[in-house]
Amino acid sequence: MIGDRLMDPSLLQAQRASDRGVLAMRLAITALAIGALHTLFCLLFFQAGYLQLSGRHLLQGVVVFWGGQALLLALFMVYRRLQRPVRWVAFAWYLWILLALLCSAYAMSGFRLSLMLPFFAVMMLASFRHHLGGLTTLASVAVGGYLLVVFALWLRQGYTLDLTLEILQWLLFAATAVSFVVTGLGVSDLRRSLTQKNRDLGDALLQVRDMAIRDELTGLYNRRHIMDVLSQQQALAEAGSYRFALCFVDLDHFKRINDRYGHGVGDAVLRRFGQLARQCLREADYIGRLGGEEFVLVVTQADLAGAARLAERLQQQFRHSLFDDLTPGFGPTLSVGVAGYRPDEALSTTLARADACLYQAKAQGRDCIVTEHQLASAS
Ligand SMILES: Nc1nc2c(ncn2[C@@H]2O[C@H](COP(=O)(O)OP(=O)(O)OP(=O)(O)O)[C@@H](O)[C@H]2O)c(=O)[nH]1
Repeated sequence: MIGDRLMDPSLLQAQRASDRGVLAMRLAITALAIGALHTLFCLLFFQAGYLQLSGRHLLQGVVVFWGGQALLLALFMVYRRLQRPVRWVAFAWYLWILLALLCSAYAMSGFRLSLMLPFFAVMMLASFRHHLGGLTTLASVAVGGYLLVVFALWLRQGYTLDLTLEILQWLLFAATAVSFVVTGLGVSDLRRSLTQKNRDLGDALLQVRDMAIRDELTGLYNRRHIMDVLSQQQALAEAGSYRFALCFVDLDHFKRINDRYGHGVGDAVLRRFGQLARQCLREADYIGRLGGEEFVLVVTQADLAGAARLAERLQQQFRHSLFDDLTPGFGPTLSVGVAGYRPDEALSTTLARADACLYQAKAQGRDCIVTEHQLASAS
């Protein structure tokens, strides 16, 4: 069945939420990995004697950095659990990593730019969630922060600092950061348009699904879908103490309306019936158009009496509803046949019983309800 193959709206929403969840988790794992890589290289540089700080200070730095990482991860998870946007937690996380990079660059004795390289991984990561504002802010903080590092080093080391080399490194860093902003914007645009296209595709899929299961004129379920519904109801009934009943509903002398007022008015009457029926039904019930002026109600968790009461209500409302285009007294009435599903029987048997009841209602003069009990006691 086409309806089965197309995605259910709730499934589609769940899929979208799960995609967002996967992306968020990937972001957290990458942020942790960048932090771990940076810590590892700090330790290696320290071991090789390129970090100008004591082992105690290094240890303190590592503890503070990972304390912050743990805090941000916890915050991130809480936001995810509360289903709140993690955008700003992620941004704070990028800034935290950036601060660690700048501190370690300050402590490096030589080619300090090497410890700033993970910043570009951060920029790539940020381009998945942030656009122009976020990316330029990150790049500005990095470039400005690096300049401050050079300035602080110059204050500390004075003429012993090779200022030309430091400024050249800073310029290289700034130029690369700008190029990453531009590239990041491209990635961000691409992601946005892909997300939008996916959303449109999902919406189109929902529309197609709706078209596949609904009757175009009345908006009620079509025969194919209502048969699927019946199969599900049958499965429920076979699984336990669950009952459901069917009402076959047919508009009386509908041909006369068509003949007298034209098909347009006939269509309007069918649509009106659809609206009324939907208002009468409980949330859990179903109604479908079998074809022409024939409809079926699937009354869930109900016995014959319950289904007959529902049919009566619908009949009353339809009888008293006003049809602007019809002469008073010429409004159609409803004939209804009611049958309940019996365990272990084929659906076609239940349908045939409901049909026989409807036939009897027509034979009795129309505008009435016949249940299978009445039919059995009459014969
Ligand atoms: N306007 C309109 N008419 C339709 C549609 N589908 C079927 N019909 C008409 O519905 C009428 C059904 O006529 P019949 O089967 O004789 O039924 P009836 O006139 O209601 O008579 P009883 O059912 O015996 O009370 C036919 O004239 C069909 O052309 C539709 O989508 N729109």
